[in-house]
Amino acid sequence: MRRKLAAGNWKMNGTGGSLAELSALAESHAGPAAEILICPPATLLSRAADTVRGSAVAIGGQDCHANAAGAHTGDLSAAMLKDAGAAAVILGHSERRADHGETDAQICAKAGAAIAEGLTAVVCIGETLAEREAGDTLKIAGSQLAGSVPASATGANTVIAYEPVWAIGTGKVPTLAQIAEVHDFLRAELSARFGAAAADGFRLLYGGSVKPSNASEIFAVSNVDGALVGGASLRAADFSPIITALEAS
Ligand SMILES: O=C(CO)COP(=O)(O)O
Repeated sequence: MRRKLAAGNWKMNGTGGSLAELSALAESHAGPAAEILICPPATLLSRAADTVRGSAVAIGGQDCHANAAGAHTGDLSAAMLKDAGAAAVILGHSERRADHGETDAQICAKAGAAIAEGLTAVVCIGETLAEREAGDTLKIAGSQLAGSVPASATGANTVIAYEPVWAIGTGKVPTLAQIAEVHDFLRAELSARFGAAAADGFRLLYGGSVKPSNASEIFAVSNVDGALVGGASLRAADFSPIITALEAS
């Protein structure tokens, strides 16, 4: 049985004052049925980890370097994230693919490094609007999945987040049938690569304009094991009802 996961990606948002939102979240979800993960900016990692210590909320990074250490100005290794209190790291988010030109091969190497360090790799994939309109959604999902997920991936160390680029921060959400189509496809692709039993262990998150108002219907979709939430994860008042909807699903 896969444990449901509610993950929040704060992106480039948050300073010390935002930690109050984390405290509020930790207080209102003691011993939840779903796993809760918040990925704040790197500047807040250790303070965020201190804030949620002993609670049901885990902390994650938003990127890491594939190397363990060295001359990589501005980058952070998986070991550094772990040292700061992270249990997971988001990799291959479409904003990093677009802003930093990250390729599937680079993301795969980062995920391998994160897994080797004992972090959960949250590997993101998803098509652009042009790709969807060209009928290439499953082709893109399949190639990004194959290219970005390392051979060392298992359901215990890797989570896949399907985030259509056109749904991120736009208020546009695919139809439930469109979400089901991609998630069912991802499960089948994982099954073809890792075998049915192993594939069954991977959590598949949906991400892109998830809000308290649409969370329940999305969580009812086949092979949706949780969500990766951007804007609505910044405030406990928005993220909390999403967690509650996931627990009830
Ligand atoms: O990119 C996302 C999470 O990684 C989704 O962002 P929004 O929830 O703001 O659309």
